[in-house]
Amino acid sequence: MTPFLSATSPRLRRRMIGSSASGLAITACHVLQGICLAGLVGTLLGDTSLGGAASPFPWLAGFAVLILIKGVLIWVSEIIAQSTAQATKEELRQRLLTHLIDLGPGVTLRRQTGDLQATIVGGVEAVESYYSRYLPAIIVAVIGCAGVLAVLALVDWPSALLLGAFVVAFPLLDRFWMRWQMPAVSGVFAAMGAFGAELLDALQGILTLKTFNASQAWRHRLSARADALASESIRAAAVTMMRTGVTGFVTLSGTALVVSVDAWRVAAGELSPFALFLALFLTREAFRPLDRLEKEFHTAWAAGGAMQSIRDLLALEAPVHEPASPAPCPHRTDIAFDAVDFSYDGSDTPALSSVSFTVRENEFVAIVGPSGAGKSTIATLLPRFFDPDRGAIRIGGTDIRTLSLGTLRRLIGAVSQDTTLFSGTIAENLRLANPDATEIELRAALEAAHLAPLINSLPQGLDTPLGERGAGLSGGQRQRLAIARALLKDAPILLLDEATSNVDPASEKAIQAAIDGFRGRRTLIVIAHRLSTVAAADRVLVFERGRLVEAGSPQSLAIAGGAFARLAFTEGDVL
Ligand SMILES: Nc1ncnc2c1ncn2[C@@H]1O[C@H](COP(=O)(O)OP(=O)(O)OP(=O)(O)O)[C@@H](O)[C@H]1O
Repeated sequence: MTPFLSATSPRLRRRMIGSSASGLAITACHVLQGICLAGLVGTLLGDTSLGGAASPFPWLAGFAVLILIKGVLIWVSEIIAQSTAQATKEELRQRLLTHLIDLGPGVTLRRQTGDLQATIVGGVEAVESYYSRYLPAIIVAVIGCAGVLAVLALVDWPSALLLGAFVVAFPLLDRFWMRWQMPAVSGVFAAMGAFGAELLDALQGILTLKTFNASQAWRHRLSARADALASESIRAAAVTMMRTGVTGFVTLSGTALVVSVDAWRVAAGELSPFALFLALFLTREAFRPLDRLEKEFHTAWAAGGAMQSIRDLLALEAPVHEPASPAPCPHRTDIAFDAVDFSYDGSDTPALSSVSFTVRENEFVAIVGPSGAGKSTIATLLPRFFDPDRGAIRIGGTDIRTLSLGTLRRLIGAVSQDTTLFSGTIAENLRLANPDATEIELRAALEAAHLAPLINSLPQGLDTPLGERGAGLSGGQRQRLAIARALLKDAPILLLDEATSNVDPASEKAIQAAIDGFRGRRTLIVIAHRLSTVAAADRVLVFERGRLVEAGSPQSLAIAGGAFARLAFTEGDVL
């Protein structure tokens, strides 16, 4: 696992250095405390190697002062760890969100939103302690252990050498053990993922499960997943406990050997009691950073999977790129699709094949066709969420690939199949399209979308708060609010994808009236599901299996008895 954030973030690097420095200062305190204790015991035993310092009080005073300093350092270290954690989360989320926004909706269309959310929320949480705890713990372990051994070597190098062998063996054995046992432990992550996914499905689909009386069966599935998770967790816990046994064995045997050898040397008159006690206390201090590293290891472990998904997301290439030198904004808004071919990534069937058509400026064109015919794909290509594989799309004669994305998207107001309204007031939702819009402009847009009477009847009017995804409004009202928002953008091209699908007749009438209101004033493309919408259009384009099979006025197509007539006949009022 390679860290990928520290190299790009000086702020985070500074915090990690601070965290490591405070960890090392704590280790230094421990070492000095060990020296004080050894000095204290040596003095009490009348050790002559201490230069005849008869009083134990300086050692005692030093020990007490060090306890105070260590307390402050532990507090500082915790504060730095917390602030590193916050900085990591902020930094990573900012990088991910900026990247995601640069990637554009093409990527969110291709990936599951749940996946993205898990990476940005849960993944970042898992990775945070890698930076705030694990990496500093590695630095403290390496430098701290070397420092402890160096201090011991100054007093007695054979003890340092013997202890050094165990200090090196500790992480090597730990690593070997974990590699060996990894397959037994990794199952817990898969089991946790499976349980989480199943639970999320059940919560999101609770209404469907109840409707189909399937909640009992789902409960059995969930409890089977929970059982699997429990047994994997017990297996993982057994491995982890045995791991603690392995490292504990190294620590204890190292301590026992160093102390026994040194005691024997003291008895033989080769070593002073002070050196013996110093070796005893420093042995504890040499293993302390390694113990901490072992405890933090599980955070790095949990971060492993999350880091991979974050790295994958950061490595994603945007499906469209800004032109190097953008063309000026076109003066006209006629649209031309010229021999456009397009397939979605990973799909063998083309979504659009050799599609050519034009829409005149301020013309009202309806696009119809059976499900999967490619209608929404047209609405996806026009604002350049993807580029065609072949062919070109032009607005006012300019290839849209030569326009900056900002210029292009300012030309288009869109209402999609899946209207997104956000938590916030009605006014806030409207102002997404135009943050500077005045209240008069908001009301005019609502009027044009035939929503003004409803909003005026609400006690809080424009300041009425909406729940998540526009909760509090009916489907039709949400669509009309989305139309009002698109109008507020005042874009010359208006793209309505299935605006009247799944709405009540009253809403449909209101939407219809709204569409009629901007006929001849905007270039209007409506992906239509209703005959009533189609009948009002200047022209209808009929698609089947990604190809344009018919085009003409609704009346002429109805008489021609071709694809449009068949569609109208089979679908009745609803196309
Ligand atoms: N994000 C996607 N990834 C892969 N294939 C897709 C994607 N979106 C659409 N398709 C495929 O492209 C083809 C055209 O889909 P499109 O959504 O444009 O049809 P549509 O006419 O709008 O259908 P509907 O009326 O059901 O919305 C279909 O075969 C569909 O399965």
